[in-house]
Amino acid sequence: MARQLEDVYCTLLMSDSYLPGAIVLAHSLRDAGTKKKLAALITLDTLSSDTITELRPLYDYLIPVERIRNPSPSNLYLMGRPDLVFCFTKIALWRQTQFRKIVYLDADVVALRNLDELFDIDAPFAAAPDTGWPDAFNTGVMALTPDMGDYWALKTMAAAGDSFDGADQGLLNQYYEHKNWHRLSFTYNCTPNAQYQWEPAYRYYKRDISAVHFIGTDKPWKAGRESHGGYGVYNELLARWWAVYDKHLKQSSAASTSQSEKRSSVVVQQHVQGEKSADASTATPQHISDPPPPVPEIVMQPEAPVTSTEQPLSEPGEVSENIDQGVIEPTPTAEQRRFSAPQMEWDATKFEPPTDAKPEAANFPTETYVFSQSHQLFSAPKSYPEPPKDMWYKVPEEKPKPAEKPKPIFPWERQDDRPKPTRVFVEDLPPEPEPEHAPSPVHTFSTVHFEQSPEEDVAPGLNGPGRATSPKTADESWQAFQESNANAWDSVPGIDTYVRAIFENQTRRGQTQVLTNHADAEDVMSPTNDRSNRRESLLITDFPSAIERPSLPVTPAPVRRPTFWGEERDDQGELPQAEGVPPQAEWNPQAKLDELRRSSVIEFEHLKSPDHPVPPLRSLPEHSVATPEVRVSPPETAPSETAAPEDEAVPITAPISTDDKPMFREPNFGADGANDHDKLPPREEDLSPLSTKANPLAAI
Ligand SMILES: O=c1ccn([C@@H]2O[C@H](COP(=O)(O)OP(=O)(O)O[C@H]3O[C@H](CO)[C@@H](O)[C@H](O)[C@H]3O)[C@@H](O)[C@H]2O)c(=O)[nH]1
Ligand SMILES: [Mn+2]
Repeated sequence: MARQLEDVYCTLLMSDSYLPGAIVLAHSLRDAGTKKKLAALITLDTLSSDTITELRPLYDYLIPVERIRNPSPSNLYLMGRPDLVFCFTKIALWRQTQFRKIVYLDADVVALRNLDELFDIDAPFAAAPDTGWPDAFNTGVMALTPDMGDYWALKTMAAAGDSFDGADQGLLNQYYEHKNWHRLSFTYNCTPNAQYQWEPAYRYYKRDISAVHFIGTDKPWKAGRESHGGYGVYNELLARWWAVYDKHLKQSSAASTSQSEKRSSVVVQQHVQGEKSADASTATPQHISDPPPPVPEIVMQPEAPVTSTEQPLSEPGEVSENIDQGVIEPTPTAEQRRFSAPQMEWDATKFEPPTDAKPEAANFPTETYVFSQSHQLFSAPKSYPEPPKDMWYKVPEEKPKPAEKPKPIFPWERQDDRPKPTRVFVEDLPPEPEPEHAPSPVHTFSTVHFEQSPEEDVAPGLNGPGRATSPKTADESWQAFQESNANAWDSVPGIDTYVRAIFENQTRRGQTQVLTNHADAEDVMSPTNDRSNRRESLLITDFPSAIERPSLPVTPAPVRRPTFWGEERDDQGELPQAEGVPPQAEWNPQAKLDELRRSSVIEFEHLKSPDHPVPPLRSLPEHSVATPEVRVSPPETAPSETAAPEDEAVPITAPISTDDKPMFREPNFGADGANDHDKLPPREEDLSPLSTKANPLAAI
């Protein structure tokens, strides 16, 4: 069960000079019998440790907050309160979400009775009207529900210096102007001051007053005891503050007062005008018995708008006087020059621009940044505050969509029982024991494979313990590797059929030209074909291998050439067949190969016979290709005179020598050296210098 959030009264203390107010306020609430806890927002860098020590016994929570300075405080000078330059700090109340409800009271407020009913207000924000402008509320007493959305909105406005009085009251009134703020009775925030002329009303309502708020610069403790005691509304209410003070803090001369009590009183008293007791020097350490500075402390801050060091500000009243006389510029700091719309000076909806106005550019923001001197590395905070919610617009919450299956594109995607592809990384596999002998190669790539039996489900080289014990042959390993790396494009015939159908469809429509390498058509469907016997490829970049390329025609197409004498050839351009190559029509490679095989065996046997001297062998030039043995046997029957020259082909053999060097035997043309196959004497034309046999160039 969620813990219920607490309610607290809360005040703000940013300077030691307001300590008497904070102490009196706490006592007044306790005296009124509140059951609620007390909290104080404190700015640690501007408060002395003595002040904090004083607060501890009275406040249940001391909450340190960052001071928020108004970057354009010129409006503060309109009400003569430059000391309130840090009052934006008050907006930190809205981020105290650890509390359910906060009743905020300025340190210059005194409670005349229990105010606990303020916690029962449902409205998120409530405040009482201000005497200066009753349509606006005074920010000295507020009942609010902390909310980060409001906080960030206020913070944004504060950063822009958006406040008609330069402090929190202007800012909050501008923020809540269009929100329905709950109006509290004036009796919760009765603000008597010298200017208050409604004594009859006071007389009529005074018994209902719950809290008095001493607004303005003349705080009771600053004006001193001597200033009150007179007659009138203000003095009556002032007396109420002093009554609490006297009850709890007046230096008692009684012997029973303990040293710590004495000391405690002195810490507060030093900020109370005219309250320096005679025995203060004995009870107080030197540093706190020093007279308080005559200037409001906050004005003495280095960031405070002081232009002339010769003329330090002494009294807030004097400040406004100085501004009026032009001694002090109200916008002397860099932050103050930030742009702020001059709403107060000129209402553009009703009047023309003022003739003596500064040019627009005079208001442009400038920012000077200085390099940080810190040597500390940045360390991110443990957590960041909640982002603002419901500020100016509602950010739509992202609802997690139910994972929808994409529409199937490929036919195999419709199969419900298809294996799930899984991506396997080496790091994902369970750690394996180091193999004792050869360490398995490390695969740094990932493989996509299909779920198989557990036995097969391990990539090669990543052998599990079971594998290591069953040695495999290289072939088996290779087979396993191939299987484990199966590509769906190879193993699922449906893919190929599908893609082919698309291609064919497109080709028919003439949109795409698909280069396919046509090989054995039956082979297309085979998933096990290898490189040398592969199916036609669908990939444009997959060029056919040397084996797959269609061979060149055996005999080139005839080219008509004149004879040596410029005549047309008799044979009407029939070029002689390439030596050793039959005409295309007769070309049966298989039959020819068989024939060659047979004849070469005979030839080889014949050459081995001792009756026939072996013709001289000549080495082929280096790098020449070891051509397969080619021999064209002469016809068995005697050739006729009309026999084509190619029928008298010279036997060419290229037997493999014993040292494996390809050898080339010169053809034997000698009249007496004719071998068995050259039974006929060479014809004349063969010996003629113009013969194509003797002079091959003649044929060209
Ligand atoms: O040096 C300072 C100044 C102010 N405060 C705190 O801030 C409050 C506001 O200052 P205060 O002097 O009380 O201002 P008021 O004279 O009350 O002036 C009016 O204008 C202020 C600025 O808009 C509002 O904060 C007040 O609620 C409103 O009553 C004080 O009560 C303190 O809690 C300090 O602790 N130290
Ligand atoms: Mn106040």
